Amino acid sequence: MANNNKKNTKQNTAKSKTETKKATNGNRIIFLIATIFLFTAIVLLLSFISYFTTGNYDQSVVDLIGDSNIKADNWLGKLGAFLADFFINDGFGIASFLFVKISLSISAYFVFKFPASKLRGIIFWDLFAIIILSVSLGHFSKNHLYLGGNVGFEMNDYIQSYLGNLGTTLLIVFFILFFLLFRIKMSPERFTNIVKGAKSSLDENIAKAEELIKNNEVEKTETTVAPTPTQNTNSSVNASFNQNKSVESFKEEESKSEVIFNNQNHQLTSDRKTNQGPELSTIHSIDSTNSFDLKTDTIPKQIEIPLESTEEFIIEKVEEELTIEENLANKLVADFGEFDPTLELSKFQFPSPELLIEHATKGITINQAELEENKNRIVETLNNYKIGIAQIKATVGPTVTLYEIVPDAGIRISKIKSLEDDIALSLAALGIRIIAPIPGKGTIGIEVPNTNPTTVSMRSLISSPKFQNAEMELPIALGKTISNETFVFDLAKMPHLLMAGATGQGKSVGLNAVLTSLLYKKHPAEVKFVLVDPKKVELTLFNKIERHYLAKLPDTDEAIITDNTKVINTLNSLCIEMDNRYSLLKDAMVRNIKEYNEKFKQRKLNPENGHKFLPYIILVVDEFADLIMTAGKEVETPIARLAQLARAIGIHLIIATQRPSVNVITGIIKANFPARIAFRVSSKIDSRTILDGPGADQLIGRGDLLFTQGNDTIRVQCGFVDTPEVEKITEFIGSQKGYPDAYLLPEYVGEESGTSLDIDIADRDVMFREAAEIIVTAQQGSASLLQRKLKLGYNRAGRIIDQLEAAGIVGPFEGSKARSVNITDLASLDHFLNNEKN
Ligand SMILES: Nc1ncnc2c1ncn2[C@@H]1O[C@H](COP(=O)(O)OP(=O)(O)OP(=O)(O)O)[C@@H](O)[C@H]1O
Repeated sequence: MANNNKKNTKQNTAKSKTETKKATNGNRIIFLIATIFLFTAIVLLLSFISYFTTGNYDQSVVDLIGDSNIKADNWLGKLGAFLADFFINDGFGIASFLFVKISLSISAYFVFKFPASKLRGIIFWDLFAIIILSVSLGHFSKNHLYLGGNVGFEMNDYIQSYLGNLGTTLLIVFFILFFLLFRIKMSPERFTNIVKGAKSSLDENIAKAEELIKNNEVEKTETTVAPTPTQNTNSSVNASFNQNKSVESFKEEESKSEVIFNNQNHQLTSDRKTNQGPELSTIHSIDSTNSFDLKTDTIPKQIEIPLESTEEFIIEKVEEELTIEENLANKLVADFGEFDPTLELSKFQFPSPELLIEHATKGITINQAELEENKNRIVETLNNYKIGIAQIKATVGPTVTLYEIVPDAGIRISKIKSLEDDIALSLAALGIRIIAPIPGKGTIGIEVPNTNPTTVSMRSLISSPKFQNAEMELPIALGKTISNETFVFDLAKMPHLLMAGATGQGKSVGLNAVLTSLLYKKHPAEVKFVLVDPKKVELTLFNKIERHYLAKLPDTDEAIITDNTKVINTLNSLCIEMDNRYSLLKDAMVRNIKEYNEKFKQRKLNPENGHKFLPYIILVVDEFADLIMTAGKEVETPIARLAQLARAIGIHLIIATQRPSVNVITGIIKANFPARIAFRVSSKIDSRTILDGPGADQLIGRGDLLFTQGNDTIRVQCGFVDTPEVEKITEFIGSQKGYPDAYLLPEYVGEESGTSLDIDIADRDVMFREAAEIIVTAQQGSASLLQRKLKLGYNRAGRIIDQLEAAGIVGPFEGSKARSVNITDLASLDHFLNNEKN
């Protein structure tokens, strides 16, 4: 055992001895190679330097190099003469000195063992510099061949034959620039930094020197004497290391620092690392460097490098980091500009006001006699009731004139208010409205219709500065107020609109005025309409702008909805759109559509994550009462949902109805429609339903309306836009390039499309047979047919259709088309139903 151990130890010792021997041999070889390269460098350097004094004489020697009798003047004899001639004369001119540097670098590589990649870099850039230098010297100094050498001269000649003199100059300049940028890493900032650095260092030196002279101290004498390299470095290091490092340890670090500094790609060349005796200026610059580089003080090697005042010391300004998203968004905006939603229809032209007709050629006509007469009557009537008037003022509007009365002191307003009917009677005029008091004025207003009302043409509203300059999301020019001012409001702020009025009082014209206003102000990319028109004739003209401004359900032919059954699907689809939009807003961390679109335009939202520019959607229902009668809750629920929630995501509702009864305008709808427009209604009760107060029953019709948005009620004469005018506008827009299709709303799979019905015969509606007969006779499977013929509600008719489908009498739901009928005549139906029973 002991023997074995001894044997092993012997073997190990022998092994380690051989390894040490090998390592020592390897080191020797490396040292030898390093020395060879060092000597090569020295030989080259001496022969090159000597060439400049002896070169001329040695010209002939080079050719007769084999002749031992001939001696060369070069310091290194014939070898020197040959090398110098080969490199400088025949080769690259003075650029050949860089071969010395290459040789030295290789030698240093073996001694200091820095990475091979670094050596490759040095050799590559030095060879690059040799070629550029020799070619440029050959180009710029043709008389002194030794500057560029033969190679430089020939290469220059060759390039010139292709590029000419100027071309060659440019090429050389380009390569020099290339070298400066990529090797020296020269940049405009660096250049200024060098200049600044040099200047500040110079200033510092001068200041210090002046101080020293002044003080005339021993220090001065010490510093002016150039110390030895080690001493110098020591003194500087002592300053920066609190004198706790020995000279040896510093030396060690110094040698390391040379390599590391290079690795870090600092711009210090090797010759800077040599410890030339620094003078006063050097010491100062070291100090200043240390104090500047405080954060990197933990790495002492950085401090050790003696910097001369002329050194390139780069101070890079670190820019504030931006967040990635913003960075990218800013870059995208810088590259492509803000997102423009109108780009797809960039050539879209807005209709011009000329398409509209000026209905009233002159403005309001003031009938002095009429005004005088009305005033007298008012004063007389009030006097009859012992109400004295201190002042009376008339404001003439397009359809009514407002008489503002300031009653005598001590008269109770309620007294005047109670005389409303009497005053109306004595004035013998329809549509008198008493406003007591006028909010914010403290006067009493009596509105008396003009005998000759002026039509407010839509054209005057559209071309009014108030509308044209309106900075609103959805500006609407509704009409003119009593003081003849254009009345413009922002639908986005309302946020929904309820319109009511008896038949023939101007609702449809009002709707057209609203739609026209938006067509004049909003690009097709910004707003979309969903039009519901059960009367089928009021909004048909807007069909022409389907591909520009309308939105519809997928797989439907007509964008304008005339069938009440489809309204339910559309409303539910709008609810889905609303939910989708809310999740987009949530993703984008914004609160409303305006902020969302703003963010999208600034390219801060990625379309790849489902984000898109969201147009406003305006749902217009022309005959809401009809809808409620036929569909009831099924319509009311989504309408209420939309009304409650849709404001933030840009879905706005405009609902018009003839019958403003409470079962149509229910509490939930009223609560969500603070903005209301009341045309003339037939009773005070209707007026209360719409406005929560009287007034609408006293209007004179033909577009005379009351607008309320909470507290204030404003009387407005609605702008008149005739059917031919709407036709012209829609034609103008429709004739322009549009989108490939209408704006598609999300698909809604309604109950009606549920086909897998398995209804028991016993559960069938009592009117099932009757309904089947109607359907077979008409050969048309539609619920509305049953509603009409059997006077059923929509829900019951729908249920019967489902039962007919389950029985196999009608086919499945087919979108906008009526269902197919599978039984051709009544006899077959009879047969079919009898068979079923058996
Ligand atoms: N702003 C207006 N200025 C002048 N005349 C108007 C105005 N609005 C409506 N009229 C007149 O009243 C008529 C009826 O208007 P409109 O068709 O808008 O009524 P409506 O309330 O929609 O009726 P219905 O409910 O039966 O459709 C128009 O043909 C027009 O002559």
